[in-house]
Order: sequence, then structure tokens, then C-alpha cells
Amino acid sequence: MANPPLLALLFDLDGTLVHSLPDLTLALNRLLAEEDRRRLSEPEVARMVGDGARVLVERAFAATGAPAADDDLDMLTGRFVSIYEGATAHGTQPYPGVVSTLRDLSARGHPMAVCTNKPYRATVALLEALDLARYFHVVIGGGSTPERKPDPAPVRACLEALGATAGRALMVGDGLNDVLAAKGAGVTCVCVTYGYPHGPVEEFGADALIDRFEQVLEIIEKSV
Ligand SMILES: O=C(O)COP(=O)(O)O
Ligand SMILES: [Mg+2]
Repeated sequence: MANPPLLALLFDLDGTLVHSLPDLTLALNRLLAEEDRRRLSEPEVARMVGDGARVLVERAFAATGAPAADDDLDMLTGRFVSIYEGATAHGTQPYPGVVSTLRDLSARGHPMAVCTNKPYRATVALLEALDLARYFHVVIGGGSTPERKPDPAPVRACLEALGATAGRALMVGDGLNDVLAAKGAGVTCVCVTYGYPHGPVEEFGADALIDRFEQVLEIIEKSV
């Protein structure tokens, strides 16, 4: 019998592959300063990240004074994204074990995608700046599909672009959005415990939890 196809691997970005809080916080604080708002700390921003740029800006304004009016949010988000795109990788680093593990998985021939709510252009800029773009056949970012995670649409878009089926795919993320999006698409989901979760990761319903990124390798061994 022919071997089953290699597992397709879908990775969340912020809080899973990269520790991006320093640059997200810097860009957000520049925007807040322009709008005469107080600064946010990295732990505060960690609790706001994961639902895309617009929600991040919305939460940042709600936390620092009067909530932004809906009409202003598009402009403020555009300003935030343009500041952030100029500096996605100044203080952002892959988590320990990420580069060597991606290299290993890519050498084995796994089809690999990034599935993030970060705006697409900023995602590509960040992956290129950190020399990670080479490992991914597909990048689906915020705006690539009409709905974002936790909707399953971005996960389905990754599968389709990779030519993979849900039953032969694995998603690795750090948040409830990742688990819900993966499950909604029928994909197994592993959660890292070191990211930016908005609550206890053990309650998200992930199929497995890992404390270190390289444990993805053990999970894949078990799924063969
Ligand atoms: O909310 C964002 O901008 C990105 O978050 P994600 O990479 O964890 O999906
Ligand atoms: Mg994340």
C-alpha cells in the first residue's frame, strides 16, 4: 500500500513561531502617543493580541481612555499597520527551537503554511526579515480570507492552497482562536503553552499541549 501523504503543517505566528510583543507594543505605543494616550506594557498588549490588527487597536483604545469610535477605527488601524510594517522584526525573535525544527520539517518535505490573523503584508515582511519565509509554501494572514480565526476559513484556505486534506493536517497555535479554527475545519490542533493565550490553555480543547516548539516533532511521529 502507498504511504499516506506527509502531514500538512499549519502554524500560527504570534505567540507560536515568534515572540513579537516587543515590536507590536512599540508600534501600538507610537500610535497611542500620537493620540495623546498612555503607553501600554507588554503584558497588557499580550492580552490584546490574536484577533488581528483592528481588534488590537480597538482594545488598546478601550484600555487607555474612551473607546475609539467605529468610524475612527479604520484610520487608526491603518496608521498602526503602517507604523508596524516599518519595524516588524526589530525586537521580534523566533522562539527557541523554532528555526531548527522548521528546517528539519521542511527538509522532510512537509507541506507547510502560516495561518495568522496578523495582516498579510506585515506577516510576509516579518517572515522575510527573520529569514523564515523560505520554510512556507503558503501564507494566509488577516484579510486573506473574509473571516479570521476562530472562523475555520483561514485554515481551509491553507489546506486548499497546500493541496492537503483536513485528515492529514496538523495545526500548531497558542490561542483559543487557533483551536476553534482548526477544529472547525476538522484539523487536529496542538497548543504551545508559552504564547499569548487569553485564558488557561488546558481549557481550550487542544488535542495536545507542548511546552517547547521542538516537541512538534514527537507529535508528528505519533501521528504517522
Ligand atoms: O492578532 C494578530 O495580529 C496575530 O495573531 P496570531 O498570529 O496569533 O493569529
Ligand atoms: Mg497566536
